Amino acid sequence: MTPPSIIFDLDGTLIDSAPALHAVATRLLGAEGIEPLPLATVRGFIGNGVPTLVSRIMEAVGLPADAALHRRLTEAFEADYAADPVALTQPMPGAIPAVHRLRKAGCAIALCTNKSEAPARDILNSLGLIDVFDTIVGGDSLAVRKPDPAPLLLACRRLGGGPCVSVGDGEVDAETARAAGLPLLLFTGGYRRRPVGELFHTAHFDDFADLPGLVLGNAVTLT
Ligand SMILES: O=C(O)COP(=O)(O)O
Ligand SMILES: [Mg+2]
Repeated sequence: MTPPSIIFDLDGTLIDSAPALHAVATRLLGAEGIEPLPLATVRGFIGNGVPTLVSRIMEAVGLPADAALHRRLTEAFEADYAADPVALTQPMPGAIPAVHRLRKAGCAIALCTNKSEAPARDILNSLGLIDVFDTIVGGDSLAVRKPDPAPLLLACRRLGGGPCVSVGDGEVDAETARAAGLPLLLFTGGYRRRPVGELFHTAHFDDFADLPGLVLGNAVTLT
């Protein structure tokens, strides 16, 4: 039997990047003379990529939804974050050994994140995972991002189109997997805002030690 291919989300799934993104948000707001938002608030804004994160931050601090201002703040956010995406970022407990175990079992592995490809690559590199991933689809790799199914479907095709399963932590991953017709193994320790029962998922786990077993039983081949 072909070992299933696995497509991982990054933020809130393999890594806790909320402190890093919060630090960038704090610097961005500070440069505008605005008080920082709490970490938990910024954490709840993660998942749809930086442009949406910046929109949510602007709304939360009462800035007008002005397109030019949004563009300027998004560019400033991306530049600040790209300068050192590794700082203040930790792997989720048990995530790295689980990825290595799946690789040793013969699984092809992809990353499908709404984070831009360059910082995503830097982070995988810093975690010693860059050679374990066969392909990376980032938020800037296509004209659309998750929850559009296109990035997930592209990752699945790049892994050879055999039995595939996605692994993610939140609303965006749930919508994406459902739209793509792929299973989702939901990690419950990430940045999800709604209760597990309200999100589309095939199975859920709070301990990465359980992931390899779930992968084997739940992969699906797209037709
Ligand atoms: O950059 C984000 O907002 C989220 O990235 P993710 O798709 O890896 O969760
Ligand atoms: Mg995520």
